[in-house]
Amino acid sequence: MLPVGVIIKLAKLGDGPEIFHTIQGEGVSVGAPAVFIRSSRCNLHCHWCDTDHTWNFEGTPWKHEKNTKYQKSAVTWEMETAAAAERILSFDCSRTIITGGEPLLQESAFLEVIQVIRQKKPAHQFEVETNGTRIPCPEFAAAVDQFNVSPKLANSGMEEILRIRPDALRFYAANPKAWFKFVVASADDLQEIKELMRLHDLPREKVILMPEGRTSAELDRIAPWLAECCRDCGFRFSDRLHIRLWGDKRGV
Ligand SMILES: Nc1nc2[nH]cc(C(=O)O)c2c(=O)[nH]1
Ligand code: SF4
Ligand SMILES: [Mg+2]
Repeated sequence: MLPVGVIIKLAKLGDGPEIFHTIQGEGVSVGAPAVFIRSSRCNLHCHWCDTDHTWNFEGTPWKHEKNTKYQKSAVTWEMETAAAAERILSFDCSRTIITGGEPLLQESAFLEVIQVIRQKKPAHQFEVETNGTRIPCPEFAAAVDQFNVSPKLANSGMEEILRIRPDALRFYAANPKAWFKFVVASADDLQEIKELMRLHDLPREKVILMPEGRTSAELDRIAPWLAECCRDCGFRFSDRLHIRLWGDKRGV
């Protein structure tokens, strides 16, 4: 028996939930057709976050480079997990990417979404985009096919004690489903990444570096030297393909 009926808080897009069909634009599955489901709320508040509508609400003290505060009810869509699963199933697509915000803040609700979909499509693939600060429960870890773990660096503006959780990084470092995707804004970030790898045993072959940027021009400033650095250091490089194709738009 599946416990369905729990409410999940998603980001709102237009007059519905932020659930959309596109291609994975980042990381190791880049180019794969996928349905994204965007969780509302985050435990971090990165100053360059491109999904600040999931957390930068009126009345909160968080600083963001856009300086926009959102009315919580205007950017949140609450629905039953079964309805979210049905919406995902309405697309003819075999991969779902659970993102946010930080989806692990609602892991039991997302586990229900996964279970409802798997009942109908047992081979459906699920990726989770996470900031790597929380250890998933065993059931959630077992249900997910791939974790795209994106630990935040000093360039996020977040205090280290909030963004780096050694226990969680140790869990992902030992989990074959995890890839580590770092957002790089400048050459200074590389030393920090290498230090994190050393301290938390992150496997080099699972590390992906991605340029920071919300326009093609911003990506172009970083991508060429970052790709060379990946070649020289044995990291993977990821562009942000959705930004190249569609720009900094919601729902793509
Ligand atoms: N196409 C596309 N690919 C993505 N990969 C990670 C995304 C995210 O926002 O987590 C994202 C996104 O928002 N769109
Ligand atoms: S962890 Fe991700 S979603 Fe949360 S504030 Fe940072 S960039 Fe945004
Ligand atoms: Mg995004």
